Amino acid sequence: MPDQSHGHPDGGRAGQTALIEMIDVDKEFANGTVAVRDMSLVINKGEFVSFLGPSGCGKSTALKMISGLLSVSNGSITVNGHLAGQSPDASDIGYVFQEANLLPWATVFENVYLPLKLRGLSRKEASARVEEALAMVGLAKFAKSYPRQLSGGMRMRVSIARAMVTKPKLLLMDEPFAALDEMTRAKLNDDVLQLWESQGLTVIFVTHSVFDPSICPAASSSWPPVRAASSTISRSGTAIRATPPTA
Ligand SMILES: Nc1ncnc2c1ncn2[C@@H]1O[C@H](COP(=O)(O)OP(=O)(O)OP(=O)(O)O)[C@@H](O)[C@H]1O
Repeated sequence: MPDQSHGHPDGGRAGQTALIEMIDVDKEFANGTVAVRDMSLVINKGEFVSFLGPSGCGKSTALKMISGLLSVSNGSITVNGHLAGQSPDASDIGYVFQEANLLPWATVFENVYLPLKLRGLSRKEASARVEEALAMVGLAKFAKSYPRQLSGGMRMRVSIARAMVTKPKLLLMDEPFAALDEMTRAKLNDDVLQLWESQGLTVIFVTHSVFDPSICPAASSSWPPVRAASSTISRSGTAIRATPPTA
């Protein structure tokens, strides 16, 4: 993910609180591949930002650096005032990958409970939150099912519930619906928007979708959502943003 506006993090609008600040970030892998160069971007609390662009332009690498899964080679990323990956509360970030990555031998309930189990909560303590997360994605009745009994779209919903069960402030989604059919994808896109609107989340959504930034101002009904005209354009990747519905 390339060359954003040089030296000046794009998007920091007056009166809004920054959640993520990326300043002059580069990522060079050990084999010499430069995946991200000079990326500067501010994402405010409550925004929905999409990273768009062709395969290989560095979208996933940018997302992984924000989450702390990858280190930066140069520059800095802060999330909620902490260097990326160094937040005292790992629950702040939920991550949804392209594959649902569910444990096949565990029920839907157990899969969603897992992040809370890892944080030391008993089943009993966690059960209301697991049920709430499942209700959020419309799977309240499937707690006892196993992943193999669900459709691909339902499995993705489980993985969204698993990401939401820790009540994150930031939801990172890396081409989560790319493998699904068009109708399921459209429905899940709508559901993600609803989650964003109802939960006060900040979302970064990585997608292959080809999008012409010149239509940003008129694209309010498109996916990914664009409610504000502001966009950040780079050599081969683009970040577009939507402000919260209340803004
Ligand atoms: N661990 C790694 N080691 C070396 N090169 C890597 C590594 N991970 C990614 N790359 C390279 O960095 C570049 C950016 O990859 P990245 O996965 O971020 O792109 P992307 O835009 O997310 O692509 P896609 O849409 O196909 O997922 C690519 O050239 C990729 O081959």
